[in-house]
Amino acid sequence: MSFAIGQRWLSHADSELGLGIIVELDGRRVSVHFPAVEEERTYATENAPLTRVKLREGDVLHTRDGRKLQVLAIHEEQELLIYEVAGEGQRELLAELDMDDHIDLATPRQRLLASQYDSHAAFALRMATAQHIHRLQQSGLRGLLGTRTALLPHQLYVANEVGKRHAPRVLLADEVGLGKTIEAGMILHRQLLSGDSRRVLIMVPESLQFQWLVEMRRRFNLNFALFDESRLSESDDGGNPFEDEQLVLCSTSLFLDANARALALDAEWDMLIVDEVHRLAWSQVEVSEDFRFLQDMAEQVPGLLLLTATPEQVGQEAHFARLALLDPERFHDFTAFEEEESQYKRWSSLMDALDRGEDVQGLPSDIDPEAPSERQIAALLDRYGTGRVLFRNARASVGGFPTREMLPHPLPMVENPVYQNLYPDLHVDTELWLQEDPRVAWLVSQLKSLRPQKVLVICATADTALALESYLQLRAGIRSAAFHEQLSLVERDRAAAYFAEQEQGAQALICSEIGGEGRNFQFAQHLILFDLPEHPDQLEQRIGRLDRIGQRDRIFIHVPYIEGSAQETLMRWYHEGIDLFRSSCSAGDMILNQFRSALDEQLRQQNDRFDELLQETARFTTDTRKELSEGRDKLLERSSCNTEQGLSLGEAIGEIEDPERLGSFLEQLCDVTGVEHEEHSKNSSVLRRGEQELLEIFPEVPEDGCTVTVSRDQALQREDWIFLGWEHPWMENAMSTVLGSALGQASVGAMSLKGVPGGSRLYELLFTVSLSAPRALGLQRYLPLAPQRILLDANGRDLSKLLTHERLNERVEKIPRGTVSKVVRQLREEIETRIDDAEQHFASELESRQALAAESYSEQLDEEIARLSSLRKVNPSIRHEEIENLKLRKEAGLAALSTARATLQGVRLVITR
Ligand SMILES: Nc1ncnc2c1ncn2[C@@H]1O[C@H](COP(=O)(O)OP(=O)(O)OP(=O)(O)O)[C@@H](O)[C@H]1O
Repeated sequence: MSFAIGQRWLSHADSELGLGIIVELDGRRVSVHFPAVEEERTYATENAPLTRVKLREGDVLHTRDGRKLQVLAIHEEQELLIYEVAGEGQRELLAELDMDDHIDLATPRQRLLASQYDSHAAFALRMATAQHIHRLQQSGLRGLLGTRTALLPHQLYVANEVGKRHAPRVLLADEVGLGKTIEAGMILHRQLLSGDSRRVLIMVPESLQFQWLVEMRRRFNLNFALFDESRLSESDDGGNPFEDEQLVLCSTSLFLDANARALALDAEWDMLIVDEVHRLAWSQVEVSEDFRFLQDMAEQVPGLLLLTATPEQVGQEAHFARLALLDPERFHDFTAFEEEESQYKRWSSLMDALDRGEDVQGLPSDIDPEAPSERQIAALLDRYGTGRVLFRNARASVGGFPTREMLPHPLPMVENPVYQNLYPDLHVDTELWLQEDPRVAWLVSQLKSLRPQKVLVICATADTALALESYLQLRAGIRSAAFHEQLSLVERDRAAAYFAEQEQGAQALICSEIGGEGRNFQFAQHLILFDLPEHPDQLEQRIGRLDRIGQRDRIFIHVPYIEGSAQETLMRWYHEGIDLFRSSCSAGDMILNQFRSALDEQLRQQNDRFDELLQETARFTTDTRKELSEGRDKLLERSSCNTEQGLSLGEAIGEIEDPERLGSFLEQLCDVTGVEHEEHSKNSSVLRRGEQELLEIFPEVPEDGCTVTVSRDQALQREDWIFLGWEHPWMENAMSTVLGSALGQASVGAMSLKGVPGGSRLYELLFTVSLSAPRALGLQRYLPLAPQRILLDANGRDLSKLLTHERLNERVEKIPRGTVSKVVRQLREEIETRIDDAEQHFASELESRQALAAESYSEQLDEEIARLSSLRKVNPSIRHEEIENLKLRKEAGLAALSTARATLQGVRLVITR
């Protein structure tokens, strides 16, 4: 050891002392001052437990004044080191004396050379963590793991297709109750975990705010901040309150206020999600304020998910307007769009032929005839079919829904002609109406006879719901609750919760139309349609409250009506004309448009043309359904779900989640870091904070512990347990804490190895890849950060295949601390050389991986560029700059890919006995 005054050394016997400075030398003794603890120690120069601290190029130097600077070059002057570092905008020279006294040895190399090593278990944990992170990343299922949801193929397909897109823009239009909220949650989860999105705004009707908040939290561990007017008026620093939170949920009605709109537009978002988007009114004559706001947001926010079960509820043009928000390049001309629809059947049969591997005629000229058939089909769907932005799964193709039974309840006519109306209660004094309308008395007796079964009652207006509920409650002694727009949000949620309560809850929930959208009431089997809505899609929405995922039993739809009234007319038109009570229909708007005036005439006064209307409607419905099922719906089915793929995604998720593997990793994590754990039952355990934790991996574990499960099935049954899946924030945090810490970065041990002389050295090294690129480029998916392990002997021979990491783990033993520092000191040069070798080896391997990544990245962008160029031929609004932008993006991505670096994560030195 050669000492000089002013050099920085570290005591490997006592690293708590921090970084020392040699202050005195007298030949046989060396004195070191440790400023961090204000102590001075004197050692014999021969065997001082000291390690010289020498940073290397690329290391980070911590200065006394708290800066972290990268070392660019190292110079030596009179045995003292001078570091050339990257200062602010310029190079700076720093003497080693300027280094921070509280040393944090940041690299495995530094730690090994300073004999700052950890147990083999810690090294193995580090290795396992890096490998799991990579396994999860590489699975292509990021974001779909660890959510508290059943693995339903149609949802997985959509979530996977959309979630992997960069800044996805889609309309999720599955029929009612198929789980659009869950699909949106999965897509969002995936985007958040991949880093593609960070700032997200969800806009939902006021009545659905709480439901969304809860679903996001309990199924995806996403904590959204609920914003209302009062939250908007308080900002920490007078800035934009939307900027205070990353995940914001609010009611669409918040944006009736111009200031709220301005603030939302002013904030930066990565993704916007809008539920029940058909409610934002659009018409050719008048675009509502809130739709205009949506247009402004859509132009600004890269990711956009619009949700509606009834996309055509307010007409084809409004549907088109929403598609245009998502993909203005593709949907720019409504007339052309209508014309396209007439060609759907043709394209559908062309795709079928491609599927069958036939040689097809009539492929459009912009579709590459040489491309593989699945690429041709995707391009056809996108450019000529329903587009790549629309996803609509149908109940019929998803399957598994219970049957619906329609029970009409005719009631005698009342003398007063008002009762001929669809909604007589709007025309009579409430008190009188409650007494006169036979449906009220019928409702009371029906509820009594259905007791104790839960019954959802839906009527058109809040006033009707209010009157009925108080009547049932006060005069008929029926436990009920009301749910309508005149109640506050809290009151509404309280009512829904009261209804959901099994034992003590309300038997009936009386809702206005707002209870007919989005809400989950599948625990009930009886639906009473106290009156009927005027649009078939609204009826579909109402029935969808019960007939949705999670409904296990047959559902009964009761329809009371006054004989001879408009109520009967409408009921028969829905029932006999469209068969809507028993099966869902995606052509509701089209059918209504076709017969609107004839139906209105019959609703005013039924006449002898009614039977004809019923027959015509039935015929039209059958024809339209057939037409759609061969054209549009078939295309939609093709683009919205591939059940086979959905099923195999589910299987792949099951395999990767593997509760057994997760359970043993959790045990390893807890054992090494010192978190207490105790088995609760198969796949579940109780976690408690340890008294002496080496690392704080689970800071959120409460004082008195918590029960966690590693199984998705168990998590679905036990909502009170934490589903500690691979992607749970605790698990993600634990894994990144392990890799971000020094734990397990260096380890030293001994083992006997047959045929290998004692005193031989083995170096086991682990590398990961780091890439610093703007996240908007979405490059991570092209260059997964695969960890690489290599095992070298003292001469640099690669023994990785001969001796696996697992075998080494089993056989390696501890060496006494004193011996380690002696050995490390002697081997200093060899250690450095082997690490250098391995670094070079991985740098060149990384190069080939970068080349592969660049290839697939280019391919993807070239396809985008080709798509846009082809669309530009038919859509003049696509600007040349948009194509140029994509080209620039491609260049930027390729440049960023080339900056990837291999990082040494851990090194283990093993000496043979
Ligand atoms: N994968 C799943 N696992 C468990 N529960 C699910 C799953 N998908 C949906 N559900 C449940 O099914 C119900 C319907 O889901 P969701 O509310 O997302 O449907 P939706 O398509 O948005 O319905 P609507 O058209 O009525 O708005 C909800 O109670 C939801 O929690």
